[in-house]
Amino acid sequence: MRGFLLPGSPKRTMQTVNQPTQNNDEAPRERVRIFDTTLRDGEQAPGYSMTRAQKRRIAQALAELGVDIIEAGFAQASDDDFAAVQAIAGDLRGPTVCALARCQFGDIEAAARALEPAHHARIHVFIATSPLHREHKLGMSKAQVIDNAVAGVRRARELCGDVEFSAEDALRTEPEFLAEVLSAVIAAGASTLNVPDTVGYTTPAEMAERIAYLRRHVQGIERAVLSVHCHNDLGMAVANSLAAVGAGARQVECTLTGIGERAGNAALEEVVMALKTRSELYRVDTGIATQRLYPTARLLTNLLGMHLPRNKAVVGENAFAHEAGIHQHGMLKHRGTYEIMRPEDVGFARSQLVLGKHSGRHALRERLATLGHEPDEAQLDELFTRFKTLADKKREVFDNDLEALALGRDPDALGPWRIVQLHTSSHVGGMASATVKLTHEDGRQASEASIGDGPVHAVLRTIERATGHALEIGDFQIRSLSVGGDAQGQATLSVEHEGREVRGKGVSTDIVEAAALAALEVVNRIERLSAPTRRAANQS
Ligand SMILES: CC(=O)SCCNC(=O)CCNC(=O)[C@H](O)C(C)(C)COP(=O)(O)OP(=O)(O)OC[C@H]1O[C@@H](n2cnc3c(N)ncnc32)[C@H](O)[C@@H]1OP(=O)(O)O
Ligand SMILES: CC(C)C(=O)C(=O)O
Ligand SMILES: [Mg+2]
Repeated sequence: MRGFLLPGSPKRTMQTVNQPTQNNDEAPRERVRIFDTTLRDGEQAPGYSMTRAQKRRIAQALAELGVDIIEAGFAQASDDDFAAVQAIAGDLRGPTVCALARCQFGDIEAAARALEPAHHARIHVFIATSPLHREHKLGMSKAQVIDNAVAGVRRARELCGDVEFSAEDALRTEPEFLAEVLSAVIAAGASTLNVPDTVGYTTPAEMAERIAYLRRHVQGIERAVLSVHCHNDLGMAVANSLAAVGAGARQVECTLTGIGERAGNAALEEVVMALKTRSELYRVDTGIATQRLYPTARLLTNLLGMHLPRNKAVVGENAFAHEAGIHQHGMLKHRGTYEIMRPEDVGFARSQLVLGKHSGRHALRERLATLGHEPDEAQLDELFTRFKTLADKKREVFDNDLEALALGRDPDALGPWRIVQLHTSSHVGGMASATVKLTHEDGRQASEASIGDGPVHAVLRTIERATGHALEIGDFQIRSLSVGGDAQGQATLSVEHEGREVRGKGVSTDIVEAAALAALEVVNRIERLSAPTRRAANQS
C-alpha cells in the first residue's frame, strides 16, 4: 500500500468535522433494509455471469457484510441458477435468501423448491405495469396485469411466508394504476412492495413524489415495507434511492459496486455510506458492517475479473488518495478538510498522500521525515526541485525514489541487473517454463530456467533464482495502457523487503516481459538501497 498514515486520532478528528448540525441522537432511528441483488440483477448484465461456487463465496461475503436480504438468482432461469439458489439457501443462516419469479406458477414453484433449505426465505414475484410493457411486451390489459399479479402473489404465499412484489417499470406507470396494483397485491399477501425504476428514467424529485403518493394512496400500505430498486441509465440510481428513503421507503435494492443491467443498479456501498455520512438528513440506520465494504467489493471485482475505475466512489483506489499539494497540506493539518468519510470505516487501511507532480513541500517534508530524513529548508528546496523533475517524468514517485533523492543518488538509474534474453513457453492445461539471461554491472552473468503455473509465475521464479532475491509479493497487477493489438501492458509489482514495501513497474507490448521488467526493477531497487550497507560492511 502506497502513501502514509496521517497523524492524530482519526476518530476525534472526523467527529469534529462531521458534527451533524441538527442531530438529535436520542431520537429513535428507523431501519432501512439492504436488499442485495448482485447475484441476480448484477449477474444479469453481460460479462458478469458467475459460477455456482463464485456465487456461494460472494453470498457468504454479503452475509458477513450484514445485508438483510440476498437475492440469490432466478431459479427458473437454468439448472445451475436453481442449484446456486439452493446452495446459498442451505449455506446461510443470517440473511433472508430470495429468488425471483415471474407471475407464472412454474417460476414461483421453482423458486420455492430452490429455497427449501433456507432459514429465512422470500419469493419475489414481479410483473410489468407500465403502458409500454403492458401493450408491447406482455400484450395484457390493466385488468389482466392485476389478475396475474394477484394470482402470482397468492401462489407464492401458499409456498412461502415472505413474499415481495415488484411492479416492473413502476416509474413509467400511471400513479393511480400503480397504487391499484400495489393495493391488490397487499390484499393477496405481499409484505414488501418494490417500486423499480427499471430503466433509470426518473429523477430524485419525481421519485420522492411517487413514494409519497403511494404512501397516501395504497390501501394497507401500513402493513407492508416500501422498497425501491433503481437503475443507473442517467447516473441517478443512488440519488433516486436516497430520495425514496427520504420519502419513506424502508428497503433499498442495490448491488455491490453497482453492477447490473445496462448502466447498472444503485451501488450498495454508495447508498450505505450516504445514509451513514449524512445521517443527520436521513435519520435511518442500516445493518451494514461498513468496514467490510472495501474487502467485499475487492472480492467481487477479483472473482469477476473486473476493473473498477480509480475514482469509483467509496471503494475506488483513489477514494482516499490525495496527490495535490494544497489538498495534502490541508490533510496534514486536519483530515476533515478533504475527506468526508474515514477510510477505516469502509475498510481501507488509511488515507494516502501520493507524491506526484501536483504535490507540494509540506507533503514532501512529511514523507521524508517518516523515511528518516529531516532536511533543512535549503536542502528541502533543492530536493523539492529534483522531486518535481522526477515526478514530471514518472507520474508517481515512490518511497524508494525519495530515498534515492535524499541519499543523493539518481532514482532513475538503471541496473545493476539488466535482461539480456527472455524466453517463455506455455500451453493450455500444462505448466509454463521460462529461461532468463541477466547481466550485472559488476560483470556477473546469470542464466536460469524455471517452471511455473503460468508464464508470469515462471519468469518471476527465474528472476528470483538468477538474482538470489526471494520476492515476497504483496501486490501484482497488469493493466492495459492502450487498446488494439499493439496495446502496451503495464505490470506493477510490490514486494515486502525487510519490513518495507518496494515497488517496480514494467511496460511492454508483451505482458510477460512487462512483468519481468517490473520484477527486475524491484530487485534493482533492493540492491541499490542496500548498497551503502554493503559498502560499510566491506570497509569494516
Ligand atoms: C427487469 C428485470 O430484471 S426482469 C428479470 C429479467 N431476468 C431474466 O430474464 C433472466 C432469466 N430469464 C430466463 O432465463 C428466461 O427469460 C426464462 C427462462 C425466464 C423464460 O424464457 P422463455 O420462456 O424462453 O421466454 P422469454 O424470456 O423469451 O420471454 C419472456 C416471456 O415471459 C413473459 N413475461 C415476462 N415477464 C413476465 C412476468 N413478470 N410475469 C409473467 N410473464 C412474464 C413474456 O410475456 C414472455 O412470454 P411469452 O413466452 O408467452 O411470449
Ligand atoms: C425484477 C425487477 C425488480 C427489476 O430488476 C427491475 O425492474 O429492474
Ligand atoms: Mg432491475
